[in-house]
Amino acid sequence: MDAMLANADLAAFERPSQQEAEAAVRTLIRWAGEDPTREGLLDTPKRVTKAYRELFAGYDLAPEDVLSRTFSEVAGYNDMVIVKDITFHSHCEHHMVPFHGVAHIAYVPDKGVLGLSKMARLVDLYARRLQTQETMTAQIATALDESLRPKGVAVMIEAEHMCMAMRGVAKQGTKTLTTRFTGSFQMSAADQARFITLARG
Ligand SMILES: Nc1nc2c(ncn2[C@@H]2O[C@H](COP(=O)(O)OP(=O)(O)OP(=O)(O)O)[C@@H](O)[C@H]2O)c(=O)[nH]1
Ligand SMILES: [Zn+2]
Repeated sequence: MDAMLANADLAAFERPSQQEAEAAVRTLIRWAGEDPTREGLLDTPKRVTKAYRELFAGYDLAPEDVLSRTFSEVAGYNDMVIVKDITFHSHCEHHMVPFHGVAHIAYVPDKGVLGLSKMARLVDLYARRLQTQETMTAQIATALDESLRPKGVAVMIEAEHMCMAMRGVAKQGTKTLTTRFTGSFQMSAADQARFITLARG
């Protein structure tokens, strides 16, 4: 699904009120086996909803908000630009438990380049949603491809999923790697290898 469609879908339902969201947190506290009227937990629903606003702030942004500004004066620079080790925290859409790691992004410019911070902003925009690592990898690549129209885009994400570490199969330190290549990267195994070497080196 492309970025535009995802945003249209997101607008299609109404968000619950603050009051409803806090009541839902109280229900989950009771579900966990606690008393939400205990003093230490009284303000917890408010804090949780505030934290959710931050952790899921990506639903309030579209990639165009981040990627619309480009620069064309780069003295003919036309090799790949790599921004690597962009740290992120996200939540898996299956368990709503965090997964975290780093994203590496590269593109080969055609008409212009992006401000470097925008790549990190793009990662956060998608990380701050309920995600799978595969979807997030593809969304970052598609957004960059569609807005900047570079010759090619490469995205690699390395992450640890807490739903595999804290529960379930309980394997600590497992890393999942995902990649997505478009354009010139898709066509050249040598460029893919160079990206991976530079990103992980
Ligand atoms: N492909 C993919 N799977 C993910 C991601 N995050 C979590 N998962 C997996 O989603 C799967 C959900 O599997 P289910 O069998 O429906 O749920 P479950 O019974 O909680 O699975 P277990 O984690 O094996 O206990 C699990 O295998 C998770 O490891 C992700 O980003 N990508
Ligand atoms: Zn999970």
